[in-house]
Amino acid sequence: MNGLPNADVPGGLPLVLASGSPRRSQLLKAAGYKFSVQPAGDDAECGLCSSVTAPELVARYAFRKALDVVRKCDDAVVLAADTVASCDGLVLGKPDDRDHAAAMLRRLSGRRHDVFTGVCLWRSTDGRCVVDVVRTELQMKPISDATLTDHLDSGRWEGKAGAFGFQDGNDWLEIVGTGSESNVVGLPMERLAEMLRDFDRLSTVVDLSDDSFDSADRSQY
Ligand SMILES: Cc1cn([C@H]2C[C@H](O)[C@@H](COP(=O)(O)OP(=O)(O)OP(=O)(O)O)O2)c(=O)[nH]c1=O
Repeated sequence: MNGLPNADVPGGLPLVLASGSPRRSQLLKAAGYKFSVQPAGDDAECGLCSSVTAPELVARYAFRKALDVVRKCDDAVVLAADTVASCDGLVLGKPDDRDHAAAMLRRLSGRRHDVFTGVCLWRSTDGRCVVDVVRTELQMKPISDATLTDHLDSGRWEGKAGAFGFQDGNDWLEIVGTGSESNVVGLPMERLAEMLRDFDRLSTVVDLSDDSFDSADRSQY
Protein backbone atom coordinates (compact mmCIF):
# COMPACT_ATOMS: atom_id res chain seq x y z
CA MET A 1 0.00 0.00 0.00
CA ASN A 2 1.47 3.34 -1.01
CA GLY A 3 0.90 6.82 0.46
CA LEU A 4 -0.60 9.91 -1.07
CA PRO A 5 1.37 11.87 -3.68
CA ASN A 6 3.77 14.22 -1.95
CA ALA A 7 5.33 17.33 -3.44
CA ASP A 8 8.39 17.06 -1.17
CA VAL A 9 9.31 13.62 -2.43
CA PRO A 10 11.59 13.06 -5.44
CA GLY A 11 9.50 12.54 -8.55
CA GLY A 12 6.32 13.50 -6.66
CA LEU A 13 5.98 9.84 -5.69
CA PRO A 14 4.17 8.52 -2.63
CA LEU A 15 6.35 8.27 0.45
CA VAL A 16 6.35 4.95 2.31
CA LEU A 17 7.76 4.84 5.84
CA ALA A 18 9.35 1.42 6.30
CA SER A 19 9.14 1.58 10.08
CA GLY A 20 6.84 0.53 12.87
CA SER A 21 8.30 3.19 15.17
CA PRO A 22 5.57 5.54 16.45
CA ARG A 23 8.22 8.25 16.98
CA ARG A 24 9.20 8.24 13.32
CA SER A 25 5.57 8.51 12.24
CA GLN A 26 4.99 11.38 14.68
CA LEU A 27 8.04 13.28 13.45
CA LEU A 28 7.09 12.90 9.79
CA LYS A 29 3.50 13.88 10.46
CA ALA A 30 4.48 16.90 12.53
CA ALA A 31 6.71 18.08 9.68
CA GLY A 32 3.76 17.92 7.28
CA TYR A 33 4.74 14.93 5.17
CA LYS A 34 2.06 12.70 3.72
CA PHE A 35 3.04 9.06 3.87
CA SER A 36 1.90 5.51 4.45
CA VAL A 37 3.48 3.04 6.85
CA GLN A 38 4.77 -0.36 5.83
CA PRO A 39 7.22 -1.76 8.40
CA ALA A 40 10.03 -4.01 7.23
CA GLY A 41 10.01 -7.66 8.29
CA ASP A 42 11.92 -8.63 11.44
CA ASP A 43 14.59 -10.38 9.37
CA ALA A 44 15.79 -7.02 8.08
CA GLU A 45 17.21 -6.17 11.51
CA CYS A 46 19.47 -9.02 12.50
CA GLY A 47 22.59 -10.88 11.57
CA LEU A 48 25.32 -8.26 11.60
CA CYS A 49 28.43 -9.25 13.51
CA SER A 50 29.34 -7.49 16.75
CA SER A 51 32.53 -5.97 15.35
CA VAL A 52 30.55 -3.59 13.11
CA THR A 53 30.76 0.01 14.33
CA ALA A 54 27.61 1.86 15.38
CA PRO A 55 27.45 4.13 12.29
CA GLU A 56 28.09 1.20 9.97
CA LEU A 57 25.44 -0.85 11.75
CA VAL A 58 22.67 1.75 11.51
CA ALA A 59 23.52 2.40 7.86
CA ARG A 60 23.30 -1.28 7.02
CA TYR A 61 20.08 -1.87 8.94
CA ALA A 62 18.42 1.21 7.43
CA PHE A 63 19.46 -0.10 4.00
CA ARG A 64 18.09 -3.58 4.72
CA LYS A 65 14.78 -2.28 6.04
CA ALA A 66 14.34 -0.10 2.95
CA LEU A 67 15.30 -2.97 0.65
CA ASP A 68 12.72 -5.26 2.24
CA VAL A 69 9.94 -2.76 1.58
CA VAL A 70 11.06 -1.33 -1.75
CA ARG A 71 10.89 -4.84 -3.20
CA LYS A 72 7.16 -4.86 -2.39
CA CYS A 73 6.39 -1.36 -3.73
CA ASP A 74 5.50 -0.35 -7.27
CA ASP A 75 5.88 3.42 -7.44
CA ALA A 76 7.17 4.95 -4.26
CA VAL A 77 10.05 6.45 -2.35
CA VAL A 78 10.75 4.24 0.64
CA LEU A 79 12.17 5.73 3.83
CA ALA A 80 13.79 3.54 6.48
CA ALA A 81 15.88 4.29 9.56
CA ASP A 82 17.72 2.59 12.37
CA THR A 83 18.86 4.06 15.69
CA VAL A 84 21.36 2.89 18.31
CA ALA A 85 23.20 4.43 21.23
CA SER A 86 26.94 3.93 21.51
CA CYS A 87 29.20 4.26 24.55
CA ASP A 88 32.94 3.53 24.51
CA GLY A 89 32.58 1.55 21.30
CA LEU A 90 29.77 -0.60 22.68
CA VAL A 91 26.56 -0.56 20.66
CA LEU A 92 23.35 -0.30 22.68
CA GLY A 93 20.22 -1.22 20.75
CA LYS A 94 16.75 -1.93 22.09
CA PRO A 95 16.90 -3.75 25.46
CA ASP A 96 15.70 -7.36 25.52
CA ASP A 97 14.13 -7.02 28.98
CA ARG A 98 14.17 -5.01 32.21
CA ASP A 99 17.53 -6.37 33.39
CA HIS A 100 19.10 -5.56 30.05
CA ALA A 101 17.66 -2.04 30.24
CA ALA A 102 19.06 -1.61 33.76
CA ALA A 103 22.52 -2.71 32.62
CA MET A 104 22.43 -0.24 29.71
CA LEU A 105 21.40 2.66 31.93
CA ARG A 106 24.05 1.87 34.55
CA ARG A 107 26.64 1.92 31.79
CA LEU A 108 25.40 5.28 30.48
CA SER A 109 24.96 6.90 33.90
CA GLY A 110 27.21 9.93 34.25
CA ARG A 111 28.70 9.39 30.80
CA ARG A 112 28.84 11.07 27.45
CA HIS A 113 27.62 8.87 24.65
CA ASP A 114 26.41 9.06 21.08
CA VAL A 115 23.17 8.26 19.33
CA PHE A 116 23.45 7.32 15.67
CA THR A 117 20.56 7.12 13.23
CA GLY A 118 20.99 5.66 9.77
CA VAL A 119 18.55 6.84 7.11
CA CYS A 120 17.90 5.22 3.74
CA LEU A 121 15.78 6.59 0.90
CA TRP A 122 15.09 4.29 -2.02
CA ARG A 123 13.06 5.09 -5.14
CA SER A 124 11.41 2.00 -6.54
CA THR A 125 10.86 3.38 -10.02
CA ASP A 126 14.54 3.61 -10.96
CA GLY A 127 16.36 1.90 -8.07
CA ARG A 128 18.14 5.06 -6.92
CA CYS A 129 19.16 4.86 -3.27
CA VAL A 130 20.98 6.98 -0.72
CA VAL A 131 22.09 6.18 2.82
CA ASP A 132 23.32 8.59 5.45
CA VAL A 133 24.09 8.55 9.17
CA VAL A 134 23.66 11.34 11.72
CA ARG A 135 25.39 11.43 15.11
CA THR A 136 24.19 13.31 18.18
CA GLU A 137 26.21 13.51 21.38
CA LEU A 138 24.42 13.24 24.72
CA GLN A 139 25.37 13.57 28.37
CA MET A 140 23.59 11.48 30.97
CA LYS A 141 23.84 12.77 34.55
CA PRO A 142 24.60 10.16 37.19
CA ILE A 143 21.29 8.46 37.91
CA SER A 144 20.40 7.34 41.41
CA ASP A 145 19.04 3.88 42.17
CA ALA A 146 15.65 5.47 42.90
CA THR A 147 15.55 7.22 39.51
CA LEU A 148 16.63 4.05 37.79
CA THR A 149 13.91 2.03 39.49
CA ASP A 150 11.26 4.66 38.64
CA HIS A 151 12.34 4.63 35.02
CA LEU A 152 12.33 0.84 34.82
CA ASP A 153 8.92 0.67 36.52
CA SER A 154 7.50 3.20 34.05
CA GLY A 155 8.22 0.87 31.11
CA ARG A 156 9.41 3.84 29.08
CA TRP A 157 12.64 2.00 28.26
CA GLU A 158 10.84 -0.55 26.12
CA GLY A 159 11.53 -0.49 22.39
CA LYS A 160 14.05 2.34 22.72
CA ALA A 161 17.73 2.17 21.86
CA GLY A 162 19.86 2.66 24.96
CA ALA A 163 16.77 2.10 27.17
CA PHE A 164 15.81 5.79 27.32
CA GLY A 165 13.51 8.10 25.43
CA PHE A 166 14.86 11.59 24.99
CA GLN A 167 11.31 12.68 24.18
CA ASP A 168 10.16 11.59 27.64
CA GLY A 169 11.72 14.71 29.14
CA ASN A 170 14.00 13.09 31.70
CA ASP A 171 16.04 15.79 33.45
CA TRP A 172 19.04 13.46 33.56
CA LEU A 173 19.61 13.59 29.81
CA GLU A 174 20.83 16.44 27.67
CA ILE A 175 22.16 16.95 24.19
CA VAL A 176 25.72 18.23 24.11
CA GLY A 177 26.21 21.13 21.73
CA THR A 178 23.95 21.65 18.76
CA GLY A 179 22.83 18.10 18.09
CA SER A 180 19.58 17.06 16.52
CA GLU A 181 16.81 16.02 18.91
CA SER A 182 14.85 14.34 16.14
CA ASN A 183 17.93 12.25 15.34
CA VAL A 184 17.97 10.94 18.91
CA VAL A 185 14.28 10.11 18.75
CA GLY A 186 14.77 8.12 15.55
CA LEU A 187 14.69 10.30 12.44
CA PRO A 188 16.95 13.31 11.74
CA MET A 189 14.41 15.63 10.14
CA GLU A 190 16.88 18.31 9.02
CA ARG A 191 19.04 15.76 7.21
CA LEU A 192 16.01 13.98 5.79
CA ALA A 193 14.86 17.24 4.19
CA GLU A 194 18.33 17.66 2.61
CA MET A 195 18.34 14.08 1.37
CA LEU A 196 14.93 14.50 -0.23
CA ARG A 197 15.86 17.84 -1.77
CA ASP A 198 19.19 16.59 -3.18
CA PHE A 199 18.09 13.04 -3.87
CA ASP A 200 18.99 12.95 -7.55
CA ARG A 201 22.51 14.23 -6.87
CA LEU A 202 23.20 12.09 -3.80
CA SER A 203 21.68 8.78 -4.86
CA THR A 204 23.09 5.93 -6.92
CA VAL A 205 21.33 3.09 -8.68
CA VAL A 206 21.37 -0.07 -6.56
CA ASP A 207 20.41 -3.46 -7.95
CA LEU A 208 17.46 -4.75 -5.94
CA SER A 209 18.47 -8.34 -6.50
CA ASP A 210 22.00 -8.37 -5.11
CA ASP A 211 21.52 -6.83 -1.63
CA SER A 212 24.64 -4.84 -2.38
CA PHE A 213 24.96 -2.30 0.38
CA ASP A 214 28.43 -1.33 -0.82
CA SER A 215 27.02 0.18 -3.98
CA ALA A 216 24.72 2.53 -2.04
CA ASP A 217 25.95 6.06 -1.59
CA ARG A 218 27.40 6.40 1.90
CA SER A 219 29.99 9.00 1.34
CA GLN A 220 28.74 11.29 4.07
CA TYR A 221 29.80 9.29 7.11
C1 LIG B 1 17.68 6.93 21.80
C2 LIG B 1 16.20 6.88 21.54
C3 LIG B 1 15.65 5.92 20.72
N1 LIG B 1 14.31 5.88 20.50
C4 LIG B 1 13.71 4.82 19.65
C5 LIG B 1 13.66 5.16 18.16
C6 LIG B 1 13.45 3.80 17.55
O1 LIG B 1 12.03 3.54 17.49
C7 LIG B 1 14.08 2.84 18.55
C8 LIG B 1 15.29 2.15 18.00
O2 LIG B 1 14.90 1.00 17.30
P1 LIG B 1 14.94 0.85 15.72
O3 LIG B 1 15.35 -0.55 15.44
O4 LIG B 1 15.75 1.94 15.11
O5 LIG B 1 13.44 1.08 15.25
P2 LIG B 1 12.12 0.30 15.64
O6 LIG B 1 12.39 -1.16 15.92
O7 LIG B 1 11.42 1.05 16.75
O8 LIG B 1 11.23 0.45 14.35
P3 LIG B 1 11.55 -0.09 12.84
O9 LIG B 1 12.70 -1.09 12.91
O10 LIG B 1 10.27 -0.70 12.39
O11 LIG B 1 11.93 1.12 12.07
O12 LIG B 1 14.46 3.63 19.70
C9 LIG B 1 13.47 6.81 21.09
O13 LIG B 1 12.26 6.77 20.88
N2 LIG B 1 14.01 7.78 21.88
C10 LIG B 1 15.33 7.88 22.14
O14 LIG B 1 15.76 8.80 22.86
